[in-house]
Amino acid sequence: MKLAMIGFGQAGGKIVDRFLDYDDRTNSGIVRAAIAVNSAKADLMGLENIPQENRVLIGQARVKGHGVGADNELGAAVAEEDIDEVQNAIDAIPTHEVDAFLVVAGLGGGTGSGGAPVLAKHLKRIFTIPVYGLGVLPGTDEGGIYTLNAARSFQTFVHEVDNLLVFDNDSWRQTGESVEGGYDQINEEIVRRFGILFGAGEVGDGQEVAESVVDSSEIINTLSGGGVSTVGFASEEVELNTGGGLLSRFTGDDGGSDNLDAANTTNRITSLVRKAALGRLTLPCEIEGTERALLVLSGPSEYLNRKGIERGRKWLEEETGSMEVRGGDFPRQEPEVAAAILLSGVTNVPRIKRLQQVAIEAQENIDDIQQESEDNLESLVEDDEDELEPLF
Ligand SMILES: Nc1nc2c(ncn2[C@@H]2O[C@H](COP(=O)(O)OP(=O)(O)OP(=O)(O)O)[C@@H](O)[C@H]2O)c(=O)[nH]1
Repeated sequence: MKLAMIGFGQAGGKIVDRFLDYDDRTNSGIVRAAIAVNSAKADLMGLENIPQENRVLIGQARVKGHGVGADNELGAAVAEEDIDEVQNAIDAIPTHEVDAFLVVAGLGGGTGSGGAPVLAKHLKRIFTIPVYGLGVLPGTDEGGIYTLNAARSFQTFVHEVDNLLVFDNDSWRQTGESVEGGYDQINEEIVRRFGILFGAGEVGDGQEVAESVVDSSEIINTLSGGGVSTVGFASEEVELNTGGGLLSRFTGDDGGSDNLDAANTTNRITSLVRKAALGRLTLPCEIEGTERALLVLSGPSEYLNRKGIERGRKWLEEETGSMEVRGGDFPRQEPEVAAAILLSGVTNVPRIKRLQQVAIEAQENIDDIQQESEDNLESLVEDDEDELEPLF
């Protein structure tokens, strides 16, 4: 699947920059165009792979290239005001060669959390191809303003995009990795998981064609219907068949089920699928109740077989209760077999419920504060009237 990626804010820009690097390393061919948008000049300068002409500085008139300082209303305002600057960069990319847009942003800061939903809305108005979001939730230890920004931005972003893929920094911190120190690792995890999914249907020069291809329409169908998505992943190292012929015996041309090696291959795939679905998801949730899913098995073709994928797909249907589980293989000459699972339209997500609660409480607080200040104002006026009375 070919994507036009737009990174909004610091986290968004860094992740898209990393996707370009991944694309280059793995010859995946998924990033057809990459743009970074930010209100902080230094963040744009720190990028390594996104071409200079695709780095768009917004809000100069207001914040002079210094960022919006986690003020997401200001982030949204500067995005609205300078949307033409972003559009100019988009005009220069061959959008007719692109299957979808992916707008990437950290939802805890100001620029990305405020600007990404504004851009998504703009893109949907102009283009007919899908517009997806990749939203990064902040660590819960980052402080109230980040949580509040994320709560607000999430609500708007999910509404503006065709599907919101979510990565929760917090779920990685909880296992002992610090968020601040670990962005490099976290970003690598993000591009690997989403890279395998989006790369599944792209066949580069000299690459093998899959036995059961996952083309871009299957990814689009899995994401259609909107809502929130999460991605599971598991991998296992294997030896590459470089000597020729040895591993081809593993599955055999007949692919017969009584062949022990074929059975091993099938078992390896089904256990990887379970690990991927029940292990750490990009956004932790209950997988039961997922509306649609897509399973991609990648690795050297001699380690992939249709039977294993079919079993994994069936198991996912049972676990999720979804009747729309798609699956396919993605042959790659890498020394690992990996299962990537896209769970789309997940509903039972404790982290999102907590975020929504925060947004509601903040709203109530705002109402209380407003009510309090109105009461104060009235009593002041009354006091004033009391004081004024004797004068008249
Ligand atoms: N996964 C990941 N998250 C990041 C990274 N950098 C920042 N974040 C997260 O993104 C949030 C902050 O968003 P940024 O992108 O830094 O902020 P911004 O959109 O540039 O907005 P301002 O700095 O307020 O102008 C934080 O809550 C972090 O959790 C990164 O490289 N990777």
